[in-house]
Amino acid sequence: GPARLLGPTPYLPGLEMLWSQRALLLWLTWFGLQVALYLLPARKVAEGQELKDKSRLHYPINGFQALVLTALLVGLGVLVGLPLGELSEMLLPLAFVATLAAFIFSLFLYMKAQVAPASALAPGGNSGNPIYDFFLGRELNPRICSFDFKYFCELRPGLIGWVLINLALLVQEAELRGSPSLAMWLVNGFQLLYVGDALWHEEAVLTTMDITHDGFGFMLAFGDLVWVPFTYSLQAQFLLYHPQPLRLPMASVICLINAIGYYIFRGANSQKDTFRKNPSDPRVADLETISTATGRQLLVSGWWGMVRHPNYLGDLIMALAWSLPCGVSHLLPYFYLLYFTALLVHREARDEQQCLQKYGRAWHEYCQRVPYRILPYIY
Ligand SMILES: NC(=O)C1=CN([C@@H]2O[C@H](COP(=O)(O)OP(=O)(O)OC[C@H]3O[C@@H](n4cnc5c(N)ncnc54)[C@H](OP(=O)(O)O)[C@@H]3O)[C@@H](O)[C@H]2O)C=CC1
Ligand SMILES: CC(C)CCC[C@@H](C)[C@H]1CC=C2C3=C(CC[C@@]21C)[C@@]1(C)CC[C@H](O)C[C@@H]1CC3
Repeated sequence: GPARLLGPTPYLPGLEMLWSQRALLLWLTWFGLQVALYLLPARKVAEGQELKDKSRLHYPINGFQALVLTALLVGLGVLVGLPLGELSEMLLPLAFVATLAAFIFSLFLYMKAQVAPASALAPGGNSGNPIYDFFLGRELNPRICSFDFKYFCELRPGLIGWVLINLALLVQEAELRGSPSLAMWLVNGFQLLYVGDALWHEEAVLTTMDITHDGFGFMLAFGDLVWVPFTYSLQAQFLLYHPQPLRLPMASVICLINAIGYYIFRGANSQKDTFRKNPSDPRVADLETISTATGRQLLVSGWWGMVRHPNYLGDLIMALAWSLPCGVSHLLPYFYLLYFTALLVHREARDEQQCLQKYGRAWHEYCQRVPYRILPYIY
């Protein structure tokens, strides 16, 4: 039937539709495969930020390699008759299994934190209230030997799972309608670019607050393992059941919007990464900066002189481009854009607080020089 927002839901799936042994096996195979790919030799081993006890952890940089090997394995599987399209019919039981796994995994992490040294605990998530601490996560970098649970979960099973679900939806659409629609190609292409880019620049995740500040608890485990693959693929899920006519001129405009978003997102993230690694790198050496009491400097020209979070702006423009191929008949494909706006506004406020603590007066000066947070002249 046509997509509609108002009116009663046609039916609600019964509990029996949540559980499937096949989904459990499939999810465990998927998770096991990503663990195996993580353990393969890496092209580089990166150092994380300095910890409370002045030590630094090491992280394998082989996420992009995991994406390519997964693509090869899935491609081989399809060649020998793996019914990839059927995955699209198992999303509900798969999401249920992933939720159970995230819950059990977080219980394990909570218990593991009981025996962790105080220096290994996160700044939040150690209030003494078990529900709050279980949710936020007690340990900053829970590990067994060199296997880092948070770093692994951030970028692999969920992000690669997201593009695999998208691909399964594309294959299913081709089986149903003879060929994938232009809208489905665009959504798959844009989101593959985003995930490929995140894995190519995997090292950048080591400086995000998720890794350096937040504990690993149910919120992040659920976010990484369930929320990302099953809700970030909503646009492709929508397109399978509600095909949208999309003509070439409109498709070109949407591609241009995605390209502009990506240009800002990548330009801003790379400019900051380059500057943080080596401020005298010729690509950033001419940019204007503010000195801070910590010895680190803040950029006040280039992308970071336009707004205080140009990378979020680029990310939001891309989010819009991912929704537009789905037309404007329904709100569901715009869910990601709305949720992501809320997430980034909240994330920006948290980052602002941390930067104020770190940089004090210099941060005030930056805010005066660059008054807008995400959207020039508006916010
Ligand atoms: N799709 C999704 O679900 C999500 C995507 N993202 C994306 O991930 C990317 C990374 O975001 P996030 O981890 O939030 O943080 P950022 O990459 O924006 O990093 C913020 C840090 O950058 C440094 N910084 C801020 N201003 C300046 C400046 N003017 N000059 C130099 N350094 C500065 C500060 O750290 P310091 O000074 O210590 O270096 C600050 O704490 C973004 O593109 C975001 O959109 C993030 C979350 C979810
Ligand atoms: C808890 C929430 C409900 C869900 C949070 C999910 C996030 C942890 C991940 C979703 C997409 C991500 C990306 C990155 C890290 C993990 C999260 C935040 C990067 C920021 C890593 C650095 C790259 O330069 C960009 C990545 C974009 C996607």
